[in-house]
Amino acid sequence: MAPWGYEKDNGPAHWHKDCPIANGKNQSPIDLINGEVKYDSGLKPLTAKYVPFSDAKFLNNGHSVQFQPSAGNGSELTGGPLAVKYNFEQFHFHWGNNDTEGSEHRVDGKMYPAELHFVHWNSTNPSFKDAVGSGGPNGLAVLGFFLKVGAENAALKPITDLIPKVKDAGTSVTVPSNFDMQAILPATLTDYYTYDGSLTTPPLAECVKWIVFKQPLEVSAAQMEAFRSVINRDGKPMGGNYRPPCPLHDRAVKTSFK
Ligand SMILES: Cc1ccc(O)c(S)c1
Ligand SMILES: [Zn+2]
Repeated sequence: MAPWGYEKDNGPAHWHKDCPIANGKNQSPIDLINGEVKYDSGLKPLTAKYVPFSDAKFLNNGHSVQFQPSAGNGSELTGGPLAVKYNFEQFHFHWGNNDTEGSEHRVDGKMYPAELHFVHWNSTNPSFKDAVGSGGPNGLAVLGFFLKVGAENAALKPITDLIPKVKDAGTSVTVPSNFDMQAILPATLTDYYTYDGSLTTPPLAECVKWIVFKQPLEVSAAQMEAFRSVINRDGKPMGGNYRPPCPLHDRAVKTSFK
């Protein structure tokens, strides 16, 4: 099979051929249906502590644009539904070619123009790769933030300003060491959906504790347009790099809010 992508000949409908788990019972993303979620008063506050990275790249890997430090630096996620500390690994984006599509998760069927994923791995494993292969839904913890068009996002501006430098697949650029990743997050990480799921790209491993925030982040129209200028590994606009929702099967979606 041609390398996986989001085109007609290599998109989500084809992924099961190389990754049979694509048809598993714990796949992501899902449609978050408010009438079917359940408030869980036992969900603790989430704490993300991100230390500025001295050596990080912003890259185009052919299917997303991604902030990738060269090594861990103590940036970590704890609390919420998580039983242990998770180490920060990378963040990346999924987006559409217009404002009516682009997010992976949906809320009552509504898609946002984009979705930002902060990926963390369970620190009881020796590495990210081991965490992905560790089996069960506690290998990774991914924070999902919807993006909607509105005011310019000053915290994301150092990243969106780099997008023109990684227009083509396989390109990367060094991120200035004063980039403050913590500033991207809302002051308090409250009001989220959480459920057991998978990576939304091959290998689609069912190793993810998903934490999707109810409140979208805002980015300007110009920042959204920057994403839409990125080219994928097939030489086409990368917009549309989102997987459609998967069946919930017998999973429960819990919320930290009523
Ligand atoms: C580890 C990882 C890689 C790519 C993704 O889209 C997600 S959601 C997670
Ligand atoms: Zn993702």
